[in-house]
Amino acid sequence: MSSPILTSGCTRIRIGGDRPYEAVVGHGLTREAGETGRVLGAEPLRVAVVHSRALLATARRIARELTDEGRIVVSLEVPEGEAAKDMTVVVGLWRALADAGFTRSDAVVAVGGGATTDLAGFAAAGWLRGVRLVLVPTTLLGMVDAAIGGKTAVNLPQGKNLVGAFHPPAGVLCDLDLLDTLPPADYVSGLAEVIKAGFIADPEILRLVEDDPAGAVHTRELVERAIRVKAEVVTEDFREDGRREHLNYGHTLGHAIERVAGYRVRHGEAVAAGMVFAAELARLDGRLSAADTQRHRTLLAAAGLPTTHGGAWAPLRDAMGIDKKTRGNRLRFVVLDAIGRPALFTAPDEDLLRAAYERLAR
Ligand SMILES: NC(=O)c1ccc[n+]([C@@H]2O[C@H](COP(=O)([O-])OP(=O)(O)OC[C@H]3O[C@@H](n4cnc5c(N)ncnc54)[C@H](O)[C@@H]3O)[C@@H](O)[C@H]2O)c1
Ligand SMILES: O=C(O)C(=O)C[C@@H](O)[C@H](O)[C@H](O)COP(=O)(O)O
Ligand SMILES: [Zn+2]
Repeated sequence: MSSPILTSGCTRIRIGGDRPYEAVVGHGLTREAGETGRVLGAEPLRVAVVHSRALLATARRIARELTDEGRIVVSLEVPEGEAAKDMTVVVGLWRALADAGFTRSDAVVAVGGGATTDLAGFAAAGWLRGVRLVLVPTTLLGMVDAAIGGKTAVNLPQGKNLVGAFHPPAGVLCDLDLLDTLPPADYVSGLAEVIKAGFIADPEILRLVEDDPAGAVHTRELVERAIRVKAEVVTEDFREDGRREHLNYGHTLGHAIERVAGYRVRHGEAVAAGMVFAAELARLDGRLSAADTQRHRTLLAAAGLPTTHGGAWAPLRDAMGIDKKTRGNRLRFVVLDAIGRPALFTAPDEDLLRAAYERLAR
């Protein structure tokens, strides 16, 4: 898992598989002339830059650079945040690509947070059954998780990310300077996925967050460590036939919280509550120590993330039934046997689930 620091100051992390690519981490990457074009490659003539209003300036800069390279650039503005992850928005993008004559050798560049990259990635996966995709994540969460690994998706009222595709990008540019304008609450939300990577695979991340709960001092190291955790997992199990499920730690309840809230809650906040729930479940099942369960609460709270969740249990229990890890009627939860030792807990007793939720609701 070595990743050399290059003379330009960037770190390149390789994500393996059938179509290997790099996540480049550094400062000023989107201002460096030619960087997006280099990742795109020479072939794409037409490029769709997909972005929301909040990222207009960055998207324009990238579009200008690609135009200067002689490409035909179409800028496609999509709704802000989770509202973009809707099938009607995908169809709008496909119609725009059709109108602009996009062929199989053309490409999509997504500039935005995880919602934008999930949406644009799905549009790229479906257009002509798959065109080249470059991701420029602009949130902490996007850099450490959403832009890595090739999962793309949109939501349905019935559940989170229910429609999607595995479609790896050709490359990922993580320009740390873009985090300067990110609203603090969205930054904190991203810390939840960083902490998740710590719990399932890299305890050093937990020590770094304990030392600097705002994630302001060790930002770059946290980003690189979390990317490496994900890169290693998805390189081994791209299509989630096994180990990749561990990346879903905290997500079974987390996605249910998002759905019940009509997707008006930040993903990382829901996942944080979901991780506390999973830790309580593991503790009640005799797997995880009381100290490690408490460490979840202390660490997440220090980072500014929720460690409790109120509201009725029944709708959340219903929503969990459609989780992608469910097999038949059997729910499957990612739990920890110890920090850094994730496992699958299949069909927990209903009383145990409710007891874990009651501890979360306190
Ligand atoms: N594909 C995956 O593997 C994967 C992994 C984790 C999460 N996700 C998905 O990612 C989504 C959450 O992503 P997110 O946390 O990035 O949220 P987001 O994409 O909704 O962005 C959060 C907010 O920040 C704004 N924003 C983004 N970058 C900005 C910047 N640099 N400056 C100012 N404002 C900026 C956005 O406009 C939005 O309002 C969820 O839909 C989640 O399901 C996907
Ligand atoms: O990449 C993965 O695999 C993950 O599980 C990462 C999660 O953080 C992410 O939220 C993912 O989109 C959830 O996957 P889903 O298959 O449950 O929708
Ligand atoms: Zn997630």
